[in-house]
Amino acid sequence: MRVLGIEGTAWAASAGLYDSEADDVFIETDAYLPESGGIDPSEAAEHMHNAIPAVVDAALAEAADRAGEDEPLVDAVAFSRGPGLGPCLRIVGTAARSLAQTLDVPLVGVNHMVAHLEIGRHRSGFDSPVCLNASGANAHVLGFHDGRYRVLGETMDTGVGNSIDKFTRHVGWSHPGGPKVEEAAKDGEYAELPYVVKGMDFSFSGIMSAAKQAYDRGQPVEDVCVGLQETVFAMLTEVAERALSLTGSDELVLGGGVGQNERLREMLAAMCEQRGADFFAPEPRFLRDNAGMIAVLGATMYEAGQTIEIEDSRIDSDYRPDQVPVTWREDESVARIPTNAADGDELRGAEATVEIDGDRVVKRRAEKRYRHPELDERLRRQRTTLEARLTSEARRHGVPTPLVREVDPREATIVFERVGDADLQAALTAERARAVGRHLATLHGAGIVHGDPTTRNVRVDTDVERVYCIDFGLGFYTDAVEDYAMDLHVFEQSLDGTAEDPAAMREAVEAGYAAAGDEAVIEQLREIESRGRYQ
Ligand SMILES: C[C@@H](O)[C@H](NC(=O)OP(=O)(O)OC[C@H]1O[C@@H](n2cnc3c(N)ncnc32)[C@H](O)[C@@H]1O)C(=O)O
Ligand SMILES: Nc1ncnc2c1ncn2[C@@H]1O[C@H](COP(=O)(O)OP(=O)(O)OP(=O)(O)O)[C@@H](O)[C@H]1O
Ligand SMILES: [Fe+2]
Repeated sequence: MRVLGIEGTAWAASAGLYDSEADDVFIETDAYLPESGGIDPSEAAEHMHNAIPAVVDAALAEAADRAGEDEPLVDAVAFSRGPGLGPCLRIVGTAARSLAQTLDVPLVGVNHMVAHLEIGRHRSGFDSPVCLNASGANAHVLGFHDGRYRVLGETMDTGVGNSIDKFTRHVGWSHPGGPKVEEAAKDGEYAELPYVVKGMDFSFSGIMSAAKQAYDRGQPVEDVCVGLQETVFAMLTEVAERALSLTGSDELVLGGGVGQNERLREMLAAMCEQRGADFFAPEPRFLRDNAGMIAVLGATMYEAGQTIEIEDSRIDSDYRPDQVPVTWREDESVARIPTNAADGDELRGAEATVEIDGDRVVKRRAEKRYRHPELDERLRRQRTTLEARLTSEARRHGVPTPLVREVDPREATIVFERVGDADLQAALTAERARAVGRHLATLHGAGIVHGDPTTRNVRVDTDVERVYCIDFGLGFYTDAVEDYAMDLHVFEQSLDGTAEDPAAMREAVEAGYAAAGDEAVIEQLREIESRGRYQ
């Protein structure tokens, strides 16, 4: 089978050909490089208009070389339907429709972000990996659950590449900035910047403002570049590790243009090595935007019968990966139900190892080799101190938590009372989800944010029906409604990624919250969910 793919969501006017028998991918790309500033949507669209015909011709010529006599040139035409810049997507959509009609073959509408993920799965041969997409306009971790690629965590503001590109524009470097930051960082020293992770979500705007200010104050630009890479990539690596821990998966693939960065790949590889997971990053030509990945996913979707009629093929500039029904995969889930640990067991979370010792558990935040030593030391110390303090304070406000027996911030170790007989993930019911809602409302009422409420960070005592909150390491004090709503959002995302009936569970959490907390927080949650994140 041969499938022709067309990509043109932003900067890459690209056509590709996937030959499934040879498992060979041909890619022809004509890149748009803005003369000054960042990507301008109308200039980019003009580039698409001018460049798409020639790259498509190159892919067709390749198809003609490969097609036998009396064979059709290709079996299907696939194109990026979104997300991306509307004016660019429309040009590519029109080109793809007319080509499919001329060749009289079916049309396949591909989600560009799912294509970034599937090319990694295809090239690695991994079965059910977690995927980190680190691209220009996006940044998210995806896991397969219940027939869809679920967004386990994502940027709450701009995409990772665009954030870096904004910094480089500020210092007067030309687009794209990512490779320039990578080059400059080779000669710099680590500079401290804010580190912002909320469960598996994260944001870049605070870091970027701090980086610009540091530069404006006269800090050497190469040092700021080291700080940026060390901070931003450690955040991405940390959320990828959290996703592995939450889902129980031991395979990670990388996608997106920022994945070309060697330091990011080194960190992800080190993280996976330390936790005994397998890591795969496709070659650079498959990481940056390219039509090869569109053709490969197009072929998979075509085989699964997921083609579209011309009249249904309009583009969608906000197309989210979890909108795509994944009919080409067995309905298995990446989430594995954890079993309860026995005495003497050592559990590995994302951040720490937890040793079960009779009625005590010893939690140790081991050194993370992927992180810069200064950042690593700072995070482990801060989080240990905060976790001990917030765990105790939450209990004083009436939220069940384990007793804290000993704390050693220098060794990043806490000894807790052992609580519950199951993680919520293995014992989820609507009643228990409601209890989590109530607990979060009580915490917020006391000005405390949990920071990482997931189905693995709640323990259940099934004998006496008691629901405990654990793992306050990302917690903090605040009176901001936005932070309270983010807490609920993080918990609901973990339900979407792992629960059998997420909708009912979400409802239960919100009912529990509404009974004990502030309605304004639920309203803010709706606002967070409706935010367009592709900027
Ligand atoms: C929707 C679609 O249009 C969009 N595409 C996109 O963002 O292009 P992509 O090729 O995946 O990524 C481009 C970004 O990748 C960054 N980049 C390229 N090489 C880099 C490097 N060595 N280090 C860091 N960033 C790098 C660039 O600075 C730029 O921001 C997306 O996938 O989000
Ligand atoms: N006090 C406790 N009583 C019983 N079990 C516990 C306790 N603390 C932790 N555990 C078990 O250990 C697991 C990991 O603990 P914890 O979440 O604190 O570590 P972590 O490394 O921060 O994990 P992650 O970052 O992946 O959420 C929990 O999911 C739970 O099963
Ligand atoms: Fe992309």
